[in-house]
Amino acid sequence: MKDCNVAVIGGGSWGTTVASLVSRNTKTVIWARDSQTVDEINREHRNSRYLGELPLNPKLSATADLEEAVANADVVVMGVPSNSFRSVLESISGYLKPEVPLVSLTKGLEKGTRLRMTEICKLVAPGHTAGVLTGPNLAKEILAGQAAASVISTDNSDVTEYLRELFNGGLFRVYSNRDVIGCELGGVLKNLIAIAVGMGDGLGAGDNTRAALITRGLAEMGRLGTALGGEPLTFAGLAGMGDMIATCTSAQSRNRHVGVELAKGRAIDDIIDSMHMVAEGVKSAPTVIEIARERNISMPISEDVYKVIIGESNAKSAYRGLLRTTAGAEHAPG
Ligand SMILES: NC(=O)C1=CN([C@@H]2O[C@H](COP(=O)(O)OP(=O)(O)OC[C@H]3O[C@@H](n4cnc5c(N)ncnc54)[C@H](O)[C@@H]3O)[C@@H](O)[C@H]2O)C=CC1
Ligand SMILES: O=C(CO)COP(=O)(O)O
Repeated sequence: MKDCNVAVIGGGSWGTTVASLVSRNTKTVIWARDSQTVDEINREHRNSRYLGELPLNPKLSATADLEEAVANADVVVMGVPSNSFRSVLESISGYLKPEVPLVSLTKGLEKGTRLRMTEICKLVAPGHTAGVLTGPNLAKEILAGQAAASVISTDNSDVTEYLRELFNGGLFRVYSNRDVIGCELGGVLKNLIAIAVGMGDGLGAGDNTRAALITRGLAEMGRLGTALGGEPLTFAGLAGMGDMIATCTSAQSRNRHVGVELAKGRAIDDIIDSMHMVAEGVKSAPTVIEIARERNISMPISEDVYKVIIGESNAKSAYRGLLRTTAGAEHAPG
């Protein structure tokens, strides 16, 4: 275990944080496309564009050469956003050693195909075990050394346990979960609810409103997530409720930030253009709503978020719409 080589692909906030954490346990290299980021990690042990002055583990090395990063790796961790996941994986697949597990950090669905990231792994790199590391994991806090918990899930229990030990360490506690589908979908669906909460907070809504959005958002997550094959308990755990709470209540969340800015009446393109980090919920919303509508699954909060994002509604009307939503049985199906 301690002699294994890990390659983390993607030099943004979360890829860098995970790479720094894992480098405490084993030899780790991070690949970033930006040579300035690579130099800064190697020379100053920082990634200031994404993580400010927070120090990285000095043992972590960086490279801008994909082959160098991947060819010797025993585990490959994918930390790029969902819209780049397939193309980046395609460009490394020829360098992978046989049977190297692939771990996704990504909380999105592929546009068009609607695939989860581990499904893309199976298509692009057949024969490799594919898994996901997910949970309430805001990057900066974790890099700063605050306690946090996460979940690792693959469809091979031996590989899952191996990866769990690889990522676990210090105040970063990693649990295992057999439900890959639920773990991935929890991370996708909470982003839309975080945008809704951001809109509510931006409009001055109260703590009860936030709690209602989070809880009813969790019901939406459970309905769609179980329809797509996830297990109900997963949505009550770290990958579901845990991540929902962290993302919906944190000023660090980029998705919640999008909602706060939408509440000011700003256009979505303007908000995205002014951010240098990804807000996956904006990209996933059309896919999530397509699936929900096709399957006749009621997701009123996510629907409202989608309508605001595509310009069919605005934050104020969405908020009034929430009050119009018919209240029925709390645990009604669909
Ligand atoms: N930041 C966080 O706290 C957490 C983020 N995540 C998820 O991790 C994934 C990555 O997010 P972050 O690292 O936060 O994003 P970020 O916006 O901080 O960084 C994204 C990184 O991907 C790189 N990238 C984008 N397209 C690329 C391409 N075509 N080729 C090479 N590199 C490319 C960018 O250069 C950047 O280094 C997202 O799906 C996010 O939802 C999951 C847990 C926590
Ligand atoms: O997934 C996250 C925390 O678990 C990060 O959320 P944001 O992408 O909204 O910042």
